Amino acid sequence: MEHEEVRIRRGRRSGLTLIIAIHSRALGPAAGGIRLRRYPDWRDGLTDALRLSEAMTAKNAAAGLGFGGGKSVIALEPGTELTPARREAALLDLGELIESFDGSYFGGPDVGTGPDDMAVVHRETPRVFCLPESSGGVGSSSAPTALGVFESLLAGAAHVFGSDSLRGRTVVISGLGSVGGLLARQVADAGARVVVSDVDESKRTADHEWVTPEKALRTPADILVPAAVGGVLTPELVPELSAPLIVGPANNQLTGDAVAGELAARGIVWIPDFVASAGGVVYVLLREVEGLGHEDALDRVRAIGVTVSRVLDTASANGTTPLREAQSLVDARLISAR
Ligand SMILES: NC(=O)c1ccc[n+]([C@@H]2O[C@H](COP(=O)([O-])OP(=O)(O)OC[C@H]3O[C@@H](n4cnc5c(N)ncnc54)[C@H](O)[C@@H]3O)[C@@H](O)[C@H]2O)c1
Repeated sequence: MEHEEVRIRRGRRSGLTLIIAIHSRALGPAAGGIRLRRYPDWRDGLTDALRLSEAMTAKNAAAGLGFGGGKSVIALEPGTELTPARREAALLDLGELIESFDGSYFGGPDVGTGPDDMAVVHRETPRVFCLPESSGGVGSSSAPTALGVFESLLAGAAHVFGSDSLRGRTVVISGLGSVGGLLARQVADAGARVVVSDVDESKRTADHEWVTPEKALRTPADILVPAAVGGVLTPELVPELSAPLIVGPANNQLTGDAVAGELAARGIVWIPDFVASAGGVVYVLLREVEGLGHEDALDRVRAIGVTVSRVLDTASANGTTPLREAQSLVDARLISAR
């Protein structure tokens, strides 16, 4: 196991399986979200926690943060009913487990949880970020995440097209959720033609062109933005992609690292998701844990664009992939911390 520590506990109030995986604390306390979702078996939740905590090490290191990688999972097995009371009990149980790490792990929202849930966790531990504004936190991380992706997109456009102007470019956004919705507005305001897609038809409005989720990733475009779920860039899809630039917030977009090489071989520039999607975690950790002001934290989010430019330029100069260069950046930070 590459991870430093994993704690698995049955919640004393909720009876649910709670998992906290700490991948690395080399750069500082581990930080990563609290996922609450259904799994066929709690061991699948453990697999998720191991994979996601490792990805958080990479995300936090690439962003230059003094935090390591960790992740919490509250695993709901088939047949488990989640009443509001049991949900609250599970969040309190998780808060207690976070507190047992004595400040070496901070949790925040992830799939299945949000700022209001963090206020519940906060009743058991102060080691939680993204609290609602009414509780003294910064609330949702979607806006800084979207800003970091937007800066990455501009850096990618400058690299691929020789200009970061989006005027006249076609941008396809797959997933019109809290981050995708903000990005759609930002790229439209920057002059792009925006085509959007979502499995939820209620997201369809007159604001943007619409394409079905099946067609979205193959739609002719200059820039493709995966903003829904992970695992969308498969070896089978690579030959059918048309956009020369892919950048988006969805975590773990590639089904395997080899896909990065296949994309590069087709001349497609893929910006690693753990670099592009770090804006939210950068902003909330700097604001709520390190006490930076709003503008200073936003500057650090905008700096993601500088990192992306460096990664893309180095990959071009070395004839490697952006994934390889971003991983080298992470490795260098972790080695220098030893
Ligand atoms: N919110 C953040 O701060 C943040 C930070 C880092 C990474 N991310 C990642 O970015 C992605 C988007 O985050 P979000 O907060 O906007 O999530 P969200 O849940 O608000 O939105 C996701 C949207 O994708 C849609 N969707 C689901 N499956 C789809 C499919 N197959 N095709 C098209 N649409 C589909 C959903 O209906 C929803 O509208 C997620 O993968 C998330 O893990 C988010």
